[in-house]
Formats: sequence, structure tokens, C-alpha cells
Amino acid sequence: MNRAEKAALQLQAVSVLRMLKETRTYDELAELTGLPAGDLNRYVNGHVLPGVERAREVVEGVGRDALADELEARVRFDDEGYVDNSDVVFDQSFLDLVAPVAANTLGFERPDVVLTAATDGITLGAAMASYFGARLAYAKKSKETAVEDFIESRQRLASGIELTYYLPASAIDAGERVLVVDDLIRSGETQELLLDIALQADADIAGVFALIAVGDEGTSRAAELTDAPIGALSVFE
Ligand SMILES: O=P(O)(O)OC[C@H]1O[C@H](OP(=O)(O)OP(=O)(O)O)[C@H](O)[C@@H]1O
Ligand SMILES: Nc1ncnc2[nH]cnc12
Repeated sequence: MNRAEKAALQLQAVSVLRMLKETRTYDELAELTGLPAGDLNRYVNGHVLPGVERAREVVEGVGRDALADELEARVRFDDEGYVDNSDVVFDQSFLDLVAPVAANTLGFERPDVVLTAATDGITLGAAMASYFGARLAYAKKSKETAVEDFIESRQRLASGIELTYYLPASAIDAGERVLVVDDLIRSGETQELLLDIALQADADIAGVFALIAVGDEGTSRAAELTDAPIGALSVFE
């Protein structure tokens, strides 16, 4: 880890601690993290940065569990099991915290491009791309005007309806590493289309990440298409 990466990790830990502190006293935060309340006060107020090892523990340990709890508190299911995750995908600050935690705990290699599907994947994709210093690309269900060349991928869904995603051909170069992300993975049909687009571009898959997996059908389907790491922040049954 170079100095810049260490500094980024230390600042991420401060962001995680500040989010946790919003709903807790310092004593409660101390109990949760195992760190002294006085130190936590200095980190949260920005007077001192946590050391690299402490920062890693916060980001990898407490960070992931706390973010998963926060995610679960924000998601609502309707009577038919469909997810309303507006309170998650509309909150760019929350997603900015998820990105480093996802990257560190799931072990994705730094990608060149983060690829997602319009519409709801875009804010998570932007957070992940910004964290990695990568480009963001999103495939759409319609062709963008004035673009001549597209990579397209079509699939007939279980419902019989055909779904096609289009990506401007210039968005991914051959040989680039692509991390595929989305807010939600259920059947895995969308991920399959995105992975197909990345493979058509002759890209290497760096991983697949979703905030929410509903069941394991989607992640299993993705696992058949790539050996790269696949993970979700929370899995709902
Ligand atoms: O694993 P799957 O069964 O494919 O479902 C997941 C996809 O469904 C949702 O998008 P949707 O098609 O509703 O489009 P939207 O983002 O524009 O709402 C979600 O954002 C994922 O892209
Ligand atoms: N909002 C949603 N909830 C559950 N499954 C879905 N598949 C596509 N959109 C979905």
C-alpha cells in the first residue's frame, strides 16, 4: 500500500465512524468498535487520523456490518416481494461509504471501467467508479441518440418479453478490466446481459457486485459466467 492508499483508507474509516456516530453516543461507538471513546472523539472531530491498521479494521469489520444493517433498515418489500430501495439508490453519500467497504471486503482488483445498467445501478456505479478512479459506463434499454456503434445484448426473459441493453461501443476497450455492479440482483438476467456486453468488448471481468441480492439465483447465474469474485452487501431471502 502506498502513502496515498493508506491516507484514503484512513479517511474512509473516519467517514464510517461519522456515519455510525450519528445514531450513537461515544460510549456506544466504543462498545461497537472496541476502540477507546476518547480516540473515537478525536477521529470523528478530525483532530487525529486512525492508524492504518485501526482504519482497516473499521472499514473491513465494523464498516461492513454497520452498512449492511443500515441498508436493511432502508429497504422495503411490498406484498409481492418486490423491493423499494429508493432510500438507498437516491443517497449518494451512503453509496460513497459502501464503495470502499465493498472493494476491501470482496477483494475486487482495481477495474478500468465500472459497468452497470440504467437506471437504478447508476448511482452505485458512480460511487464505485469514483472510489477506484475508474470510468463509469452504463448500458441502457434504448439506443442513445447520435451514437453510431453499440454493443448490444438481448435475452428472452422467463416472462417471454425480450430485454435488450445497449452500450456505446467506445465505452470499453479490449483488454480493460470491468467490474459489473448493480443495485439489485434477483434473477441475474440483467447481470448476464452486462457480462455478455463486457465479454463482447473483449474485456476481462474484475468482479460482480450488487448492493442487494434477493435469493441466490442471480449470483449463481453470474458465477456460471465468470470466475471473478461475486458478492452482495446484503442477501435477502
Ligand atoms: O436480477 P434481475 O432479475 O435482472 O433484476 C435486477 C435488475 O432489476 C432492476 O432494474 P429494472 O429492470 O427494474 O430497471 P430500472 O433500473 O430502470 O428500474 C435492478 O435495478 C436491476 O438492474
Ligand atoms: N424492485 C425489484 N424488486 C425485486 N425484484 C426485482 N427485479 C427487478 N426489479 C425488482
